[in-house]
Amino acid sequence: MLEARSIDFAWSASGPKVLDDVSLTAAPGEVLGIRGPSGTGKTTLARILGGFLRPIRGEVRLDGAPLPATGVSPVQVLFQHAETAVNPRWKVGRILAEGWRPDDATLQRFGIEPDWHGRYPHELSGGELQRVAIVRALGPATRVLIADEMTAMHDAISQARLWHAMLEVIRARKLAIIAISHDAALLHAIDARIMTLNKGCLK
Ligand SMILES: Nc1ncnc2c1ncn2[C@@H]1O[C@H](COP(=O)(O)OP(=O)(O)OP(=O)(O)O)[C@@H](O)[C@H]1O
Repeated sequence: MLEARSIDFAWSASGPKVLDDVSLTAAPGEVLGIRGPSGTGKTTLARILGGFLRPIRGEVRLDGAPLPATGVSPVQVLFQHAETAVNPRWKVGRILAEGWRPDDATLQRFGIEPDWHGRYPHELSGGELQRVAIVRALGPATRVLIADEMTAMHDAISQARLWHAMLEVIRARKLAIIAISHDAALLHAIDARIMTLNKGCLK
């Protein structure tokens, strides 16, 4: 169970709070959807849940313990622009193997072509690179996935295919997923329990 307790966040000591007393839980196998207007702190919350940013108050716990400070994190964050999350100087094969050795079934499920392994990230499309980032995030230590506008740049058919593959993995492995999206129809389609972040408050 991932739990965020009473999270406050501001970008500077004198600045306004971006997140104000935000609490949530995501249980194994659960699909939690977070929506909200632009600029209300959804990506900031994703970064805090993934351990990339420290809140000014509150805490994030996995099964009652703080997230590990080193090693491959059990909470993996997938951002909208996968190119910001990979080393541009590494070939795809090395990127995929960063946290684990993906099995053939997973590579096939997400349509990773064998010849991509020898290419650099800029030699894939944005959607293809996103699939590489997804597979990289699905290592055996992963317990929670945070998908921040993960399929926003995909067309409707590839978005549906990708979510279908993702939900199969989540159900089979009882992972929790937090799907952050502007797209209410998408959150309904993946049968998410939906919370709304507005003016720093999550309800
Ligand atoms: N590095 C930063 N330094 C200062 N302010 C920032 C920084 N990153 C984001 N912000 C501000 O924090 C607030 C929340 O941004 P965030 O990206 O979390 O919103 P969001 O809900 O994800 O928006 P969107 O739906 O448009 O992606 C915004 O006012 C933004 O300008």
